[in-house]
Amino acid sequence: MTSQLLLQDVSVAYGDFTAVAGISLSLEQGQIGCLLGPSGCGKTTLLRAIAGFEPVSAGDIVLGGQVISAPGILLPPERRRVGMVFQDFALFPHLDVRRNIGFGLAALERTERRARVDDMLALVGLGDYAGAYPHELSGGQQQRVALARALAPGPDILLLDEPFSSLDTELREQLAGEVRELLKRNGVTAILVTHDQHEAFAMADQIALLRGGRLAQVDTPYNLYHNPATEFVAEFIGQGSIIEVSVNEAGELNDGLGALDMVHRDWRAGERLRLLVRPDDIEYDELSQLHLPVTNRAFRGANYLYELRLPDGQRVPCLTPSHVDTAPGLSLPVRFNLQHVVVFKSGVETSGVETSGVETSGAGTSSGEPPVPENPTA
Ligand SMILES: Nc1ncnc2c1ncn2[C@@H]1O[C@H](COP(=O)(O)OP(=O)(O)OP(=O)(O)O)[C@@H](O)[C@H]1O
Repeated sequence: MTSQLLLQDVSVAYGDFTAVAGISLSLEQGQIGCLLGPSGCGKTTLLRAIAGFEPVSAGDIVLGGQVISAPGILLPPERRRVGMVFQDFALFPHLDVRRNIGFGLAALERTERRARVDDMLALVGLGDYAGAYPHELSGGQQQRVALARALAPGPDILLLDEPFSSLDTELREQLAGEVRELLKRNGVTAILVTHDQHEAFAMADQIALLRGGRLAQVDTPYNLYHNPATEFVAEFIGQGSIIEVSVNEAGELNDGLGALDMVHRDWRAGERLRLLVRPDDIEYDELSQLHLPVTNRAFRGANYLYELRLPDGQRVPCLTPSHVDTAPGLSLPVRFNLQHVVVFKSGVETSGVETSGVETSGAGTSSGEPPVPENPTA
């Protein structure tokens, strides 16, 4: 299968400053990709390069089989078959929904244009709002108008720049799921830019996680979460702690924390390892001999997210059903479930990812939620 969008070793520079470098990505027709990463990692720069607003300083971008960007080649944005949805939707306030959606269809004959807009209104479920003005619509409805407007000319790819960030947090994930369904139903190829991993998970087939202008990992949401290539990826995606442990010949960890799977053994006895511990890797087990003091906890409705202290002082998260009700200061009997735990060698990043040194704040640390909020009584 040929790629609908192909980025080959793409770099983009602002003057002497290389903002992104060595980016290779490919999306099949109908696939949804995501550029994810901390602030300043280069997501917008890449999206703008795909849209044709920034030239590439190296590599090339191929859309629908045509080279649209390469050093010395820059097909202008209006000649790229690219649809864009912006953070603030950028609707025309003085035009009603019908005319907003029909804006990019001037080349079509009147009845054809009307039919196309009707199709788009039906697609996004806004048939009853054709005569409404943007200010009369909810945020979610405005977002659907922006989507319909971007899709109306039948672009080869849809670019979504933080499309949910001006909406309520609760709405975001729901809308991301709905937009995904709509794009999938219509076989639309799309790229989403976000710094919110929940949005990325809810929408994308494939996520490119960027760090300091470089690719940290390109993978499915499942693999990014379960098989992070580096500690940076592990910390950026999902919740969890990385703890230092030592392991003996039988795979047993210090302090009775459990045993590693011997099948995938690639450690030496006595070696210090760094383990990625996700909240669901530590299970409540009232028969367990291992009791760990609770340092913090957060009530999540159906469950509690605990923070527990290991004998050597390191902290780990633990998810339990919410009827397991143990106050900070008391101890929780738990069992480490280490079958699928991710092991990093101490002090070594496990993949050859380079960092360009152009990273700004937030990079290299987790931008996800902390394991649990500070608890003043702890
Ligand atoms: N027009 C510009 N001129 C010079 N440097 C720029 C320009 N635009 C962006 N940069 C720099 O390029 C790097 C990447 O910026 P970019 O906006 O692509 O990051 P981002 O991942 O989209 O960040 P955010 O999530 O904060 O929007 C940053 O270091 C930024 O300061």
